[in-house]
Amino acid sequence: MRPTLLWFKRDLRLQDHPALCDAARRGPVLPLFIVEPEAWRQPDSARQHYEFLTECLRELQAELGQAGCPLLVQVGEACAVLERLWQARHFEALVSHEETGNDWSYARDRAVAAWCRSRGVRWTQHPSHGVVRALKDRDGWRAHWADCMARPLLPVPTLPSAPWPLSSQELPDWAALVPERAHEGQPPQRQRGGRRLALRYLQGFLDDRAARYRGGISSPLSARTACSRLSPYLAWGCLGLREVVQATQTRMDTAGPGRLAQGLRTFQSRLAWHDHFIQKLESEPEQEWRNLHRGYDGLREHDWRAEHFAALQAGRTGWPLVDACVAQLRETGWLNFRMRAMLVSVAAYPLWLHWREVGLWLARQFLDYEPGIHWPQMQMQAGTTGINTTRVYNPVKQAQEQDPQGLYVRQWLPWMQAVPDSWLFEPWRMPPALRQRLGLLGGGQDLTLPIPLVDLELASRQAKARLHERRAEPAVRAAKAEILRRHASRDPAGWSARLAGSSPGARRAGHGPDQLTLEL
Ligand SMILES: Cc1cc2nc3c(=O)[nH]c(=O)nc-3n(C[C@H](O)[C@H](O)[C@H](O)COP(=O)(O)OP(=O)(O)OC[C@H]3O[C@@H](n4cnc5c(N)ncnc54)[C@H](O)[C@@H]3O)c2cc1C
Repeated sequence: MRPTLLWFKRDLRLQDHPALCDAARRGPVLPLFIVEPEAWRQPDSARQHYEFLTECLRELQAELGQAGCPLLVQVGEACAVLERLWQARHFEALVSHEETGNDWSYARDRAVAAWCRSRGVRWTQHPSHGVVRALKDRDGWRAHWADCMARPLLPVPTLPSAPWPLSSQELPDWAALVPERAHEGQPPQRQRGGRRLALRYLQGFLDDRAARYRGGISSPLSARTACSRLSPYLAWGCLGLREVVQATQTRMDTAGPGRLAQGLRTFQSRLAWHDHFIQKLESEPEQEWRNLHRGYDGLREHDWRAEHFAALQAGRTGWPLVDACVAQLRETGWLNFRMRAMLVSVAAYPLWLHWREVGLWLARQFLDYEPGIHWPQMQMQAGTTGINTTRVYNPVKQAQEQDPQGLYVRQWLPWMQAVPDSWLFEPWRMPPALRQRLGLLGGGQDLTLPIPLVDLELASRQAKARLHERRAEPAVRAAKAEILRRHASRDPAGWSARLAGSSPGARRAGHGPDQLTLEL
């Protein structure tokens, strides 16, 4: 009997894995992972992603080895690898999940589909949870997603193996894989990969940290421990979304009233956003590189300010909270939602930078880079979706609210340690003589206080005015309806709240995933 090839992509687990169960039902299984050098040359990929992936793969290799069905690792271009395998042994079918990836991976998948057709191999792709391929509009999507989350988890199947005439290749190290980027670093404190750690994060969160979720997720001081920190594990599929949703539901059933239960409810509503956003990119993959609402074309494209971008990337915009966030990202590869939104808002409004370049840079900084969440979020925060409220975060006000004593900025920025409390939020306003006395003038990059390149209030006001001018154009207003039809949630106030079983009061407070004013 010919074996079935199970192609692992961003679904690195054996539990609740529809494609794996499907392959196992058909007979002997050949599990495959392809390390594609070209994927790692893309401008949204980074060494930290690859290192995290290899950690996940090593665990998966061990698990599959124990199950008697070893993982075959191959390095190369996907069609060339499939052809090599085909020549070594004809397989019956190819099975995988549906990947909502970047422009490159969509093109790769089209090439693989063509290869399959040329060889008469049937390729079955299973939906990734609630995300629907070729969806025309959002009618009924919410109910479909809820049904999908309620389905029983699939157990790890017995895996009848098929011996390969080829041996598995070693996972290449980064320098060998992408020699031109051999010296790229990675955040020293980034999370490590693998399902074992993912389960530890999940358990620790459900048992304890969730009690700090509500109220703890907005400030960068508390968010690192108050948030679940599951995002990189969800991005690589070490954990399936359904198992996290159901584990949370089970914990909610026994949590009783109080902070833990409230935290779990809020968390559950956030989980609903995962697929809601990925669905946006799946439905319109072009939003990775062009405005979702074409009426905003030309707004920022021809106005690139290289010195603004350089200051942002270097973490030297002069606004302490912004620069501290960049420093934390460099060290840990993670930031909480509110600070991500603020970073993009600062880039898109006062610094007037187009979201695409900023998005590529942030994709490399975020360990949890998930194209389907990242690009729709980038556009939403930059105001180019046409369907979301313009939300311009003022980094000085954010600092006053989220880090009133300056603990966070002083933790991450050496120059802020010398700044007296009275100048904490606007240190650039200190007279030069005082800066000199404090050693903040000409003390080298680490100690010299950066001065903002633009006047925050004025630049933000001008940016909003430019955006609103576009928004008011009749053609731009008219085009909004079609975007709403394709991408907006049909039940903004209630869907995630209903999933979370929250109180009517909480439901009233919720604004739905499209209006991210919701920071409970
Ligand atoms: C500009 C921008 C880019 C982003 N890029 C990514 C990305 O590449 N990958 C990514 O996973 N998240 C991204 N997010 C969403 C969010 O910031 C992260 O999911 C969250 O900070 C991850 O930490 P956590 O797992 O501890 O979150 P928790 O608050 O514990 O949430 C649990 C899970 O719910 C989902 N979730 C939470 N918030 C959101 C949200 N706003 N939108 C969609 N799903 C959400 C995620 O899967 C997350 O892992 C982005 C947000 C912004 C503003």
